[in-house]
Amino acid sequence: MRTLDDLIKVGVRGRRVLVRSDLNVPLSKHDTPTVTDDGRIRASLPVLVRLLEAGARVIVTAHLGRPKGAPEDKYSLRPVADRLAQLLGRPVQFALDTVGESARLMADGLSDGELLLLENVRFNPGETSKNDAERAEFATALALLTGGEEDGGAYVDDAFGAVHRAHASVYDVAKLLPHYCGDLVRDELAVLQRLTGEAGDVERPYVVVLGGSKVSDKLAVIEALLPKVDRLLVGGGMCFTFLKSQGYEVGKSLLEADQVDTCARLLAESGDKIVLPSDVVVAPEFSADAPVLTVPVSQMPADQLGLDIGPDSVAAFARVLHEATTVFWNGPMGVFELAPFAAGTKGVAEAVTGARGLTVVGGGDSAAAVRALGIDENLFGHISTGGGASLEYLEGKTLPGVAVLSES
Ligand SMILES: Nc1ncnc2c1ncn2[C@@H]1O[C@H](COP(=O)(O)OP(=O)(O)O)[C@@H](O)[C@H]1O
Ligand SMILES: O=C(OP(=O)(O)O)[C@H](O)COP(=O)(O)O
Repeated sequence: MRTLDDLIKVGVRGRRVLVRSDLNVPLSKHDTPTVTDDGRIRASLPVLVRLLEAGARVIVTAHLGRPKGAPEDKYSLRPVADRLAQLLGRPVQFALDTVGESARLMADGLSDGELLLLENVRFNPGETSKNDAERAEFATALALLTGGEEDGGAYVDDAFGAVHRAHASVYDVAKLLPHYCGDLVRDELAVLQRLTGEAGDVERPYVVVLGGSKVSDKLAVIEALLPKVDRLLVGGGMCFTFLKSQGYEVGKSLLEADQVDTCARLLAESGDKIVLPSDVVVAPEFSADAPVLTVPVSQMPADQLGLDIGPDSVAAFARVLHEATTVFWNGPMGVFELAPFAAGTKGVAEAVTGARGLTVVGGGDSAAAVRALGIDENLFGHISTGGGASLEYLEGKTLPGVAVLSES
């Protein structure tokens, strides 16, 4: 796999380099949104700075949230462009489209050492299309922004959080331009190797903690991880599908109804490996002002929703983590963004920092939670920018965005 060092060695002055970054950060819900956690932007800076200082004309493409292939104001990267400019300490040009006329003119007009950020790449249906030809067509348009290989164009993938997506800007475009692995992707993979036994056996007990809201993504991961781990602690939005499969009322909580049978089977097959919460914090609505109640999982009211794990569950999870020697944690235990539902995530985060051995936190929201809850980041062995990407790596799956970089 060629790296950024290789690209910089051959020289980038005057060349247009397309960089895929993961700038999918949380935004405030104001009319003029601002970035509430800039961890992923900071993690993307080193590659951008190296290229700019070497004289490249840098075109950055990235996504924000999950728009459905069309522009939506709330998913605009504009607030990210502003924060990126502040952190870089240099101007960031912002194109209002991704591969349209505005983007093309701005890309053509770049001078050495200048940076252009394109609008959310997922505003274009070609980015995430299941149709190979549609994705390839969009990837061709992206690649052309660099002028193409004949004109010195190159592609750097530094979006670790998105390498598990076979999307146009992560996968297809790498086939069209000389391609290089960014420093963030390289460094993240090096740490994760230590959790897969590729660099020697994982130290046991190996405990994985899963939460968050991307339930259907992660249920598949659980199945693959079960044989590899000693304990799997499940909280966050995904625990309710498991609780439902045990016959509990889960009210209006996040539920993946078509996965209930899968959860029942996983619980039956896993012996005591999967640990579920014994109590949850419920409220009648998704709001910081709603009246909250902590109840045993057997007593969830049908008209309420579970928004955090309760204190007994935190204590039980902490006991397991206390014995652990290797820990991977992805996904908040509750809606930590709202104060009444942050205690579960805080308690589990603190317990993870107390574990011996290697502790890795993965995922944009999990990393943001650590920072928002005031927990010292240095107490973790590694904070990864990718949740789903890390999990798929740990499963042993091929990551399309990494595999394509190894092709000549
Ligand atoms: N019980 C719950 N119900 C709904 N959303 C939840 C619940 N618990 C956690 N969440 C939400 O999950 C989101 C993070 O999920 P996810 O994207 O899967 O994590 P990560 O980005 O760390 O991989 C947070 O915004 C949090 O509010
Ligand atoms: O936030 C991300 O992943 P994560 O929540 O698994 O860390 C990445 O930016 C990928 O986003 P996606 O899961 O919408 O493809």
